[in-house]
Amino acid sequence: MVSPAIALAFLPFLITLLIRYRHYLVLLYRAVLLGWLQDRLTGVPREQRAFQYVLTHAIPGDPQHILHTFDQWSYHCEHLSCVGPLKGKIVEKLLCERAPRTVLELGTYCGYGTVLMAAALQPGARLYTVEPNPQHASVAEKVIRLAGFDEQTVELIVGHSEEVIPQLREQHGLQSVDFVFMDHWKRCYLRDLKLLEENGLLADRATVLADNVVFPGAPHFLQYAKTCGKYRCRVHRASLEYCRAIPDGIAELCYAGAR
Ligand SMILES: C[S@@+](CC[C@H](N)C(=O)[O-])C[C@H]1O[C@@H](n2cnc3c(N)ncnc32)[C@H](O)[C@@H]1O
Ligand SMILES: [Mg+2]
Repeated sequence: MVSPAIALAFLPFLITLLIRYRHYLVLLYRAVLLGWLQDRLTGVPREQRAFQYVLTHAIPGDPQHILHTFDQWSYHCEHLSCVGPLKGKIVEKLLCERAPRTVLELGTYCGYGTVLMAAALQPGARLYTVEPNPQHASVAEKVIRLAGFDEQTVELIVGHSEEVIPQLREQHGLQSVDFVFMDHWKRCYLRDLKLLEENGLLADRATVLADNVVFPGAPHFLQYAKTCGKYRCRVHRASLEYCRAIPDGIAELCYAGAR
């Protein structure tokens, strides 16, 4: 048993911790606990709940309105780990500047980032997006088609990035990629960057963006990008999707070619 005197001595320390990390606690509640509870209560997975909301509130064929409807859901109902509007603007701006012919997204989730990038593509450009979770992929497929993008513009590949990347050339006819958006599990960023290099898939001066390099963070990936000599690297500071109080950022790598 902890004596009341010891408990009292720890109280100020505990209160300081709670105050300092309150935004992370709110995130834990909104992103994990609330979703888990709603999953149990409704028997419907959260991505499906979000899609039902989008289906009933968004204008079909209007990508911006579909993104805005996802944002409404995420701000006011349940947290989704889409790239979100703030970091989305960074992705959109860089994509418009580079005008890539081929884009690869790792981690489709509900298709938010896919729709955001597909809407900014030049005519004739193509986007490949990779998602291993069949339930997420099924929601994303519906969202992408609801936004009005056909299979010529957006190809959704169901599989793990580590299996899909080595097959991109032979099975999907992708010779090289001009623009990559990494937004899957952070521990896979470095492995998949090296896989793209080894398979000769990065075009000269290709842009590689990596989300969440500040929170939750991808230190090994950043360390490699900054020190291997193959990339110019900078981090665009922003905040975590749908949580303005938690700092986050997107890394932008410019590939200088194989050495
Ligand atoms: C943060 S979400 C992606 C958000 C999406 N890019 C957006 O902006 O809407 C991460 C997704 O990566 C997927 N994922 C996990 N491991 C993966 C892998 N090895 N390859 C591709 N996707 C993966 C997860 O299933 C999840 O749907
Ligand atoms: Mg992300």
